[in-house]
Amino acid sequence: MSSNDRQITREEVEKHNKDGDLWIIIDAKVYDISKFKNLHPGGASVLLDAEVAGQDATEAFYGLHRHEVLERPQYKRLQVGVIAGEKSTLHGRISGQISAVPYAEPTWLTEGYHSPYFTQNHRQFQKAVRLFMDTVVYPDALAREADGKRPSQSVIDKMAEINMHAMRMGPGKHLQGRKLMNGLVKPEEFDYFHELIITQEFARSSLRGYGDGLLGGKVIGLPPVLNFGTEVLKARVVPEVLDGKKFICLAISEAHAGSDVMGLQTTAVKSEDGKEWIINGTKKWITNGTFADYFTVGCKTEDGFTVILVERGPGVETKQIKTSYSTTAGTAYITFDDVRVPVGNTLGEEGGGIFVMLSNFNHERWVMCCASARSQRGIVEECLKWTTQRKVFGKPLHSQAVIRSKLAAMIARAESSQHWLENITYQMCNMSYRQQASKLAGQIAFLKSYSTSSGQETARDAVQIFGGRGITATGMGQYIEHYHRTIPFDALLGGAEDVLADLGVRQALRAMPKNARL
Ligand code: HEM
Repeated sequence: MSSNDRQITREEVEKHNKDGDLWIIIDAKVYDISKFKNLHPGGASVLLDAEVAGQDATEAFYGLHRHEVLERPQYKRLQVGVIAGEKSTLHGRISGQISAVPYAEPTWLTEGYHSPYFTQNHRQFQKAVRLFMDTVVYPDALAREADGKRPSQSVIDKMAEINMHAMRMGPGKHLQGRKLMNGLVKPEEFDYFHELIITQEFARSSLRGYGDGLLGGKVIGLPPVLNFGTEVLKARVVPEVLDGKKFICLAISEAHAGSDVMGLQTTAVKSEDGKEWIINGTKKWITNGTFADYFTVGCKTEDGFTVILVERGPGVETKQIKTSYSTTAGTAYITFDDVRVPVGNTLGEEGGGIFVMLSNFNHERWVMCCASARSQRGIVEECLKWTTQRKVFGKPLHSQAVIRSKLAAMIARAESSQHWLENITYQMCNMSYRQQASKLAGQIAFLKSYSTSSGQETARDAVQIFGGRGITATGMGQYIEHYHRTIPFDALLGGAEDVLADLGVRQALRAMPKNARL
């Protein structure tokens, strides 16, 4: 029998109730905190309180700490036994498992609910992806958010082994001949719901800066190469990017212009022999730019706006921008000084850059909708747990009507975002790329605008519910603080909320029948 299994009675624990000989019970486990008392981040006095020393401190503990505190090796060691005849029942997040907290999962993953969209294969796939994210990605996300370094190459390599980088680019030819998720799904059967699962599980198990750091740049920067690069260029660039050996980012926005792509000032002019582009200019807020090997760059050219693939080399400099999320994302300011690039690196037509960008936007924004719907649901789960375990005036926090009203609004927002998203995803599975461009640009723009504004309202409500903990980077409210600090990114990327909502309305007005009258 290990010291952790030692059977101890409650009467025995009560005897250890003083400074120098101090035990407590948390969830039927007995901890010897005699020495730890002086190291306790919450101070020694709270542990010597008569209601804590030698007593069952379960409720007091869970009102102030996340469960994961007890799982840290340095604290696990404090356990000296269990209460005889009793069993621990409380748990935090369990790797790979579905949460039983209401609304913590979309309905298709909730017991007793049905879905017209998800097949048995999607369900098996989700299980495998969740386990992978929880066990491989999540620990690295926590560590890298803390030290600000870029995601570990070991995680990128493990993702490559199951072809996760390729799957994150969505369905298509690039999956051919690849073994996806150890053979769980055939390349030709991989659809947008599989991709939705990856993005949502990623959003659930990751943290915002890290999430972008884990090759968010590739998700938006590689499609122009896949869709508009020459065969020679693709053969050279795509495999090493999809295998996680080289990194790519999308470099469009500048200090001078963002949503207004025609206002960009980076120029590309042809060399005298016409064989090369010579690029000059700057780019700002470029995700993964600090470590990218390739840059999908929007340039002003003689014929208008052209997208060109630039490789890191002479004349390319990148430096880190400090944003309100972690440096893990590698957000960069980039300067191009007389950078020479073969004309074969042009993506799409010269002067046809707007078409290249626009065709990228729908998918990119849809990916953001997947992430936004899932991450706000995670906040719902945090709030439901907190308002249940936190006691105020002797009752759970949710006994206050104002708190329940906030919960109601955040649940409704998370549910509506997800259900709209599933419908759009179903349309994507059944429309050609061209049909998607004409029929879904407005829908996706609306959903992106709606779900990120929902997320911002949910972030604000969650901070109110968590109080000071909602603005504290460690402890009970750590995910709320993180979400509240980083949600503005979601609301900006892929087009600011107002711009997108307006795009949706303009698309609708264009489709108005000429003869419709009140
Ligand atoms: C094995 C038992 C315990 C361990 C390992 C432990 C560990 C910790 C840790 C790591 C923190 C810092 C949390 C953070 O990152 O914000 C903390 C804070 C705190 N702990 Fe404990 N603790 C234990 C038991 C208790 C008990 C029984 C009480 C009783 C009231 C208590 C009261 C506090 C308080 C008041 C804080 C400050 C909370 C805050 O700033 O919001 N702890 N504890």
